[in-house]
Amino acid sequence: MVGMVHQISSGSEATKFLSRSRGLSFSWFWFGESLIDLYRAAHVTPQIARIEKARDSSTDEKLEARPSETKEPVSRPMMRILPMAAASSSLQLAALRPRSPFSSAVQLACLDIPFAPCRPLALFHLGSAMHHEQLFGIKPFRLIRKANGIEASAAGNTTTQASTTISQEEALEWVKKDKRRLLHVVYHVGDLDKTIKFYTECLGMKLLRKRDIPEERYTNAFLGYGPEDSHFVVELTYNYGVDKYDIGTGFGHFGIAVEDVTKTVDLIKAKGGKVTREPGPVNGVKTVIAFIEDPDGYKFQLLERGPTPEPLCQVMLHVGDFDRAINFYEKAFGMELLCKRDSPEYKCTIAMMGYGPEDKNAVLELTYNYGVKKYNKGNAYAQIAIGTDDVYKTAEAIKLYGGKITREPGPLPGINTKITACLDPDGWKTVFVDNIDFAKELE
Ligand SMILES: C[C@@H](O)C(=O)SC[C@H](NC(=O)CC[C@H](N)C(=O)O)C(=O)NCC(=O)O
Repeated sequence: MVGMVHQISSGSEATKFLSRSRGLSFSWFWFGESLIDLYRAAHVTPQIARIEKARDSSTDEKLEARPSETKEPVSRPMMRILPMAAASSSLQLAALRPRSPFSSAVQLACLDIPFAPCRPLALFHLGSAMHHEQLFGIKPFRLIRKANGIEASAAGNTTTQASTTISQEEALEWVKKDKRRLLHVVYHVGDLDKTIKFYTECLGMKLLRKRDIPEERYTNAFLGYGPEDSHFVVELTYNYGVDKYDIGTGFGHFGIAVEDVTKTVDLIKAKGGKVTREPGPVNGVKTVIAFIEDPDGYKFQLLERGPTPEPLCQVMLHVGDFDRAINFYEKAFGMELLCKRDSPEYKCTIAMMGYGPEDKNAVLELTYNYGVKKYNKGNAYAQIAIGTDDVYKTAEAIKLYGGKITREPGPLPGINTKITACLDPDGWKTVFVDNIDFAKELE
């Protein structure tokens, strides 16, 4: 069976065969599923229960940093009870899930051929104590560089072998079509209540939600100017007992659009806030700005603008190679270069990158200071989270364009939200979060 899947999934013959089989395959699929139901009643559910039990008792099962978490991972056993219906849908998903995010041939091998539904059963027979998604052969692909593209092969899964080649162009095409949005920016604070007070009273943000994870000794607070399902927000992380962080020199500032910078600055002063640059126009452009600092020393640039749906409008990070950074965010992340400005008076070049116009969407501002190639990142600022429709394809595209995956795509233990994390060429971290899973988290 495994051999057949491999044969079918590698080559153009496979595509021809699979297209011929398409008409019949759907009914075979459902027929196969009823076989699965019978099989599951006898074997699969107990097997899943055994696997879950083994995982629960495993001491080295660590919770990886969530999109929202950057602190050291702490053990959190996975607890998931699969009722019959859930087990059934897992099996359907296993059959429907593409083997390689970009490979239609491999996808069809799982989706359309008559014997596809039986494949998970064959894997169960092997009796390996793997996560059920791995059992179904959806372990992410590891990439091997080739001259004209990337050969992707099943990594670490001894039960399946499949390979395909994807090109940078194919990846780019998908990335550009993916449904992406900046979700939140994550950073550490030393006193959550103090920061919440400052953001709500001085910056006009709302406290959207708070969650305490005592077993991992941290609390998160989400604040912003609108609900998380449609707005870019800040996610503050307070680690129990840590009241100081090093902001470093790499992080620049957060941008907040306000209708009257002077009024906002006056309010901040009245509340005892720190103003580091008085309101006034920026050299070369007419925009009135000011700089303030929050209780931890994070800089906020206040930008005078008309009413906007997204007042939390920028995250500025310094980069050491301007063109390399722009190219990465365009290709690997599918961002648009919204504007590029050289400011000899400030000895810097700035690029605004994002998923839509600056007046309606939060953007990433990349700043290159002439001659400065390296920055200290400190340990305060953490990452931006971006929504995607497919973390697996996202990770492949990032690898193709030179990003470093720091967390392979897949569901997080315990909550099942699928994420992948990566570093850009300057070492800035981004986490991509599955759009549907994220929406479920917010329910
Ligand atoms: C509106 C947009 O163009 C700006 O915000 S420019 C503001 C300007 N930025 C820089 O100088 C960036 C380089 C700087 N060396 C850094 O690393 O942050 C700025 O901050 N101007 C200061 C001022 O007082 O206007």
